[in-house]
Amino acid sequence: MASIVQFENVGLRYGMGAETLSDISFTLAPGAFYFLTGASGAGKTSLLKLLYLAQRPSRGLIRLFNEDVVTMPRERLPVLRRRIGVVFQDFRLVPHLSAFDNVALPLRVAGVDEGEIADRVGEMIAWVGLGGRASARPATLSGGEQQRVAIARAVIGQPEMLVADEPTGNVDPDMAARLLHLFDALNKFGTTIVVATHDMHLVSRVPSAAIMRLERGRLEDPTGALRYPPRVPA
Ligand SMILES: Nc1ncnc2c1ncn2[C@@H]1O[C@H](COP(=O)(O)OP(=O)(O)OP(=O)(O)O)[C@@H](O)[C@H]1O
Repeated sequence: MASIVQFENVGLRYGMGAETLSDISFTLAPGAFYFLTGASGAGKTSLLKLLYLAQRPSRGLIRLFNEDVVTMPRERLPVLRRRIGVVFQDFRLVPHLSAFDNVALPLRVAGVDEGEIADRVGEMIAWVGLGGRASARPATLSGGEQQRVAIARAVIGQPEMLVADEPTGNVDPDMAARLLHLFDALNKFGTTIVVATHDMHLVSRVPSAAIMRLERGRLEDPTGALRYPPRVPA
């Protein structure tokens, strides 16, 4: 089976404490939609960090885009990292840049020309409902507005995989539905989506998604997601 991510017996330990994640094994199919659920402290953010290469595991094997990222030299990781869009739980917007320039960042890094950037970023900012706030700095935006800028920045480059940590935690239900629709649209174009959330209402809105559940650092498999990804667009 083709896979975009493969974890085998992965463990993660911070410092000298007990393992935060233990015996994590799963495969993600390209083009599928996954939710990662679990109580606060179960290890969702830690698992996502392994996925977007912000953290190395203490043991086990991780393959990403068919490359072994555990033994890969550190300087090669940024090349893989650029293929992943990340929505951080704490947004991580660049404070001295406007909403527009934050969203434009991945396109500028990729060398896209400014005319195209103006069109694509303008359209994306309007889509997330921030049309009137494009020139605002992050500090002057509400938490929900910052979250939408963070989402727009993560998806603007049409990444092969989108990893989002509680991406609708700060917005009202209508905006959450709209943002989920954006993820779904991206997914239909082939992006693999991994959304960590403890909002089961959000999970129920994407019936075709597979669900992975973390329970005290161990992975459960309520929908059989780990063996049979349920949806791979043709
Ligand atoms: N950098 C770190 N150093 C030490 N311990 C950490 C670190 N990051 C997370 N932990 C611990 O690992 C455990 C799992 O945390 P993690 O943030 O991955 O859980 P989570 O499921 O994402 O929780 P939440 O839903 O509250 O964000 C917690 O006990 C946390 O205190």
